[in-house]
Amino acid sequence: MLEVENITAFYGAAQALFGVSLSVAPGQMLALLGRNGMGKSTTVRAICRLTPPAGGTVRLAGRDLAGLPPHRIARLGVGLVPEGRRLFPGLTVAETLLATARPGPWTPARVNVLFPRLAERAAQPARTLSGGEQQMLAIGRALTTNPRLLILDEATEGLAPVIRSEIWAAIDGLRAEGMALLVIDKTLSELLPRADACVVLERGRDVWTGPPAALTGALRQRYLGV
Ligand SMILES: Nc1ncnc2c1ncn2[C@@H]1O[C@H](COP(=O)(O)OP(=O)(O)OP(=O)(O)O)[C@@H](O)[C@H]1O
Repeated sequence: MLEVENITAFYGAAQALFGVSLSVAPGQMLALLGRNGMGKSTTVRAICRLTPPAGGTVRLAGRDLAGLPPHRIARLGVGLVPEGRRLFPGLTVAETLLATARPGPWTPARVNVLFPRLAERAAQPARTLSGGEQQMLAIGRALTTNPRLLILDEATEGLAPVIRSEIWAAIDGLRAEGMALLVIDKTLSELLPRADACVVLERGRDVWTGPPAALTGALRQRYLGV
């Protein structure tokens, strides 16, 4: 589904990625791991070409994404739930879900079934929602684009346990339907049991790739500090 080969990326003159490779198969959940500042969000931004890679290749279902603007990548089937949600504060829940909607199984009505809290707040501006509800809206907005690959960057950060479990349950449902997922999440105890594979980043490089069960003991301490 997604194949990233040896990408590099810069912020101005500062290099943030020095060669990152990863792949996500259809129906697979890949956990992208690493301590703070190691390049996880930049990798996601490079895949979506919000921070276009300076080198390397990104392919979606075999198609090279080089040169495409971010909105074209979204239309090709990459749904992004960005760190910090990035909602339009003045748009209502209903308007947000319609703004990016494209034909497919994920209609705004289906998002409202997935997250009933959103249905109850359809007419409320996004800025009046709780943090958890805003996160559900960010996921819903990505789903109404009907992606083939959904990328979640810290989708449960700072949320209460009951809301986190609602969000994980929704992610589990997507996974069960065969959606490809690339997930960044600091709560490893919730992420790792769900992941099919892990890629660990260290200072802008992928330094370890393997199944979550193999990421134990000294490896875990070394790369993740836990
Ligand atoms: N907008 C930016 N301008 C300049 N440098 C940036 C910018 N965003 C990130 N960086 C730098 O790029 C590197 C990778 O950051 P990135 O946000 O990708 O890491 P991360 O692994 O997602 O970290 P975190 O878990 O803290 O979100 C860091 O050195 C960071 O300081």
